[in-house]
Amino acid sequence: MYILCYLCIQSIRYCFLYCSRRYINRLKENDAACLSALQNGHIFLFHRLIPLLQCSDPETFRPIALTYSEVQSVLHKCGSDGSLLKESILIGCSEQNHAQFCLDVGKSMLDSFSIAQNCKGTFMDLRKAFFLLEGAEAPLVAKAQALLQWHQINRFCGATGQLTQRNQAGSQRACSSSSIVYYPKMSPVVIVLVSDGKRCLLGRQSSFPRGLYSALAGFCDMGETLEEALRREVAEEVGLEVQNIIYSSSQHWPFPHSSFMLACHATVSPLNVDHLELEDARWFTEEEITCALQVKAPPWRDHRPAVWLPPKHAVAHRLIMEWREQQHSQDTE
Ligand SMILES: NC(=O)c1ccc[n+]([C@@H]2O[C@H](COP(=O)([O-])OP(=O)(O)OC[C@H]3O[C@@H](n4cnc5c(N)ncnc54)[C@H](O)[C@@H]3O)[C@@H](O)[C@H]2O)c1
Ligand SMILES: [Mg+2]
Repeated sequence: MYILCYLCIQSIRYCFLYCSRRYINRLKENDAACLSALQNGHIFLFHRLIPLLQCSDPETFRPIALTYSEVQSVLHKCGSDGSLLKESILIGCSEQNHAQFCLDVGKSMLDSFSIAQNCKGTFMDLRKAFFLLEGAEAPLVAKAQALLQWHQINRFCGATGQLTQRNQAGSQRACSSSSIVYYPKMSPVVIVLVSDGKRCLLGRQSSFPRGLYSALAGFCDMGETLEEALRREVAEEVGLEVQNIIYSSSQHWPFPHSSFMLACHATVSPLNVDHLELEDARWFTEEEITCALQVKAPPWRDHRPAVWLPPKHAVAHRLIMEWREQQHSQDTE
């Protein structure tokens, strides 16, 4: 019975996710549908990128979901005609199937204090609010702020210098002269918790609030893989070589501009062979490698030497060759 209930809940959840994703996608592609969804949707207000929150108890804050008519009435009370509402940006869909939008009222020169008072809320810096928001709501507010910020700093086409036009959902901006379509961007960042088996390594930047320590992080360079960026960052930041990179999870991080955080664990332990994964691992000299490279692969079963290496087209072979070349050039220097 318990399992049946669990399966029912899971399939309802799956149905909801599936439908809401399709719905959001439709709103991104259809301006008229998006405008009508806005009139029936929920809107989260910001003032110059600062979210409007409501204190539910002294420790917990929640973003305030206002209806279209509620925002219209607040804007009227504060002396605006309400045309600003069309600038709302689509951010998601609630479990009750209401499209969710965000709107920055800072542009209208409206007084943030009177807006907050009319909404019975308070505008609170997102860096502070991040620690006080509920789990599921923090990513939504972060996404909203990041999208608002992206629109603010991508008003012009990089190729023509012309103003770009957004679609109704705010999921893209296009330049009519160059036909370039711009989409909201995140910069990939690796973040790694390095461990020696017993301890983990944390660091802090001088810009961090006093006492704050975090895992090592760094922006990926153009063309780098996650692993390359991770090794480079750790080597750069603490002079260690990491092993055993294990992917953990990913996250959108809005500060200071949108980053796509790829989180991993890694170790810096000495050679420690996992005999479930590997039968053996050991050090090889250059002579042993040269000898092994002379074996024609694949050697016949009956004539297998003690050591042989992957074939030419395997990247492992390439790595071995490169290493050997390096040894040679060091010898001749
Ligand atoms: N979510 C988390 O738990 C968490 C924890 C730590 C850091 N972070 C974030 O990770 C990000 C990267 O960390 P870091 O500051 O140590 O990186 P970093 O070590 O790469 O150093 C930052 C420097 O990298 C350069 N840089 C290269 N590409 C850049 C780009 N696309 N955008 C901005 N700067 C770029 C700049 O010179 C900048 O000063 C930061 O935005 C930080 O907020 C998130
Ligand atoms: Mg760093």
